[in-house]
Amino acid sequence: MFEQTDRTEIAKLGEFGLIDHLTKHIHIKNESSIKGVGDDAAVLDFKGKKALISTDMLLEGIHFDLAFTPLKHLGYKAIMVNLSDIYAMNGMATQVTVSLGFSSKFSLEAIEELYAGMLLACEKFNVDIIGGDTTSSRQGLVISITSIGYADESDIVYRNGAEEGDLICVSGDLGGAYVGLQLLEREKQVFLTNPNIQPDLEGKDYIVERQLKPEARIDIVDLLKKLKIKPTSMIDISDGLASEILHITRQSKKGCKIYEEKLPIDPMTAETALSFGLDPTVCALSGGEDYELLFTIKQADYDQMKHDVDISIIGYITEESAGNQLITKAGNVHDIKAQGWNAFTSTQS
Ligand SMILES: Nc1ncnc2c1ncn2[C@@H]1O[C@H](COP(=O)(O)OP(=O)(O)O)[C@@H](O)[C@H]1O
Ligand SMILES: Cc1ncc(C[n+]2csc(CCOP(=O)(O)OP(=O)(O)O)c2C)c(N)n1
Ligand SMILES: [Mg+2]
Repeated sequence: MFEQTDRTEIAKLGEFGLIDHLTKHIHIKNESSIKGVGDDAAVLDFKGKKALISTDMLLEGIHFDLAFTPLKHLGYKAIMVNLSDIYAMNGMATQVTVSLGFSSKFSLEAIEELYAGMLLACEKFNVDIIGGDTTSSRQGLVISITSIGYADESDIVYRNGAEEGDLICVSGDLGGAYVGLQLLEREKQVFLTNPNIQPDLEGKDYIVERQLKPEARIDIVDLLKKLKIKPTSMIDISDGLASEILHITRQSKKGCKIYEEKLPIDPMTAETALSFGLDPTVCALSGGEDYELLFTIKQADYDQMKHDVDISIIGYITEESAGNQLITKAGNVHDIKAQGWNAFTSTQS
């Protein structure tokens, strides 16, 4: 759906020429980045803080479809999904390494677009690209990013700290990225059937952006700090709320009660889900890729938190033997199952 104009073969530059070309505009922003691109390893100094490291891969056909994903957006998203994991530890992200594998179908201009999205995300979130790897692949684009950050030991929030009675909170709204994907996939099918029909995404900007250009919630980490609230547990929502809350309760050896009516769902998400014959609640629970933060707080912190319109309190933590329950709008009780997105069982690839 997106056309490419100029085309320079990467073979013209070679591997080192390409690396030079892509990295020459990197200016180190963080004091902790002692040595970035250019040597056998980067050198970092967190001066007494704890280092946080996380890594995630994105593979063409599994995590993204280039038929409807502009490369600049893809670069931006690849950085976001990785920074999100550092924020989910209640830390600050400061560095990333970026490793790329691509076939000769990608021109220099295409890789530049991808990198431009990554640089934009790094600029906005004050993160340094400090290294990576560049190689060729037989087919398909492979992106592997490692994110690095820091936190004071006493600020780090794990998945396993939820206590009975804690309130379960989620930032932003859920299900939009999944419904956005359904929309893009439908338009792709329409385009494949008749290339003269232009994609009809009018009025759907919000959910399309939720899929193509997610924003990691650094602002929530800042807010928690400002309110002097340390969550008892936290995780980012990549696979879907249901799957993530089960990670928290399993690791904390607790149960939970979540209320369907409390789930934050944007009206456009709900309306578009229904037009696809999908239940908005199921999209919110199992859609994935929202990159919101799911966390638990002590009840004593409720008064501080309740005024923030961007955080919803969706339930509370129970004892383990009570299980993981969803209370529907009709008052029925269901067990929460991990029906989140799973790369090995997904039929979407
Ligand atoms: N191949 C692997 N080798 C070692 N550890 C892994 C591997 N794959 C995943 N992990 C680890 O398993 C844990 C869960 O991974 P994952 O579900 O991908 O988390 P997230 O959703 O935060 O990316 C993380 O600690 C991750 O580092
Ligand atoms: C072509 C395509 N297929 C499927 C999806 C949906 N999808 C891709 S990644 C993902 C969830 C997160 O992926 P994972 O590799 O499990 O990340 P992690 O949990 O390790 O952060 C989802 C729902 C998509 N965006 N595009
Ligand atoms: Mg992962």
